[in-house]
Amino acid sequence: MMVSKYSASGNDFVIFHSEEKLDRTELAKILCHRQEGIGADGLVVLIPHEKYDFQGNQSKIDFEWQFYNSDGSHADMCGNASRAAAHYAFKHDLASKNMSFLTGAGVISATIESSDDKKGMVLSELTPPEILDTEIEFNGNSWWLINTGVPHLVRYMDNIEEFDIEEARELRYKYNANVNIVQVVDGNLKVRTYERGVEDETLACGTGMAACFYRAFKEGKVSDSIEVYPISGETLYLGYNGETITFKGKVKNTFNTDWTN
Ligand SMILES: N[C@@H](CCC[C@H](N)C(=O)O)C(=O)O
Repeated sequence: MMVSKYSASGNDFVIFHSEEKLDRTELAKILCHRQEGIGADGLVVLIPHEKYDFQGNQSKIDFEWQFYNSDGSHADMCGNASRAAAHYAFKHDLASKNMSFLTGAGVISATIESSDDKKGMVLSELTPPEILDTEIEFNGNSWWLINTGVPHLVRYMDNIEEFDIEEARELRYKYNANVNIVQVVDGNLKVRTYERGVEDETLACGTGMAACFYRAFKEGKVSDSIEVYPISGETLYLGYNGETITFKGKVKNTFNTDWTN
């Protein structure tokens, strides 16, 4: 089976496509294992939408995806993987440069601005964000819970170097959510995320950056079009049009390999 390895702003994924919709929980754990597998934060499998084929005949939906975290858990959405999956789909002739596909959170649209393998540029339009709670107090700090496809806790910090991973882990289980801290810097944002399903901090999390942006925008700390810096050191470009968040950044197809179980 041919599989592709991708990095989308530091969040990394194994991606392949298949005609079959199967439970790939165990495969996700094997492929994503850092020592015994390929190693990744998540697995994405592109499959034909149940009613339509990969060419998108008669449909606005080009395909459907299955997304698994590295521990094999399913997640409804992954912002960075949506950009990597779009690059993969375009490269494998599964969709054109403007595409839409079905995720657990709903239909996502993506646009390939550059399909270069090492410095591709892809924009995704996420499902509309939803604020679930603005009154969570924990250890004297104010957290918001926001769904940007998956749930994210967000709080501000003056210095994101001081991210307390143990506290993040506690909150992750208490609220069954990903946990983000955000620092406002000259109208832009620095973000760090503890990811559910990876059970550690990752180098970048798209829906996490979107949740941080949404809170900061709602509280008047940033404009509707900003840059966001995850700890991978990359730059993401986020925008809010009053309904949905768009999210653009680099995508790298790091390598492709034949994998046998
Ligand atoms: N890294 C992703 C989010 C992946 C899902 C998350 N770990 C969850 O289980 O909620 C992103 O880029 O959005």
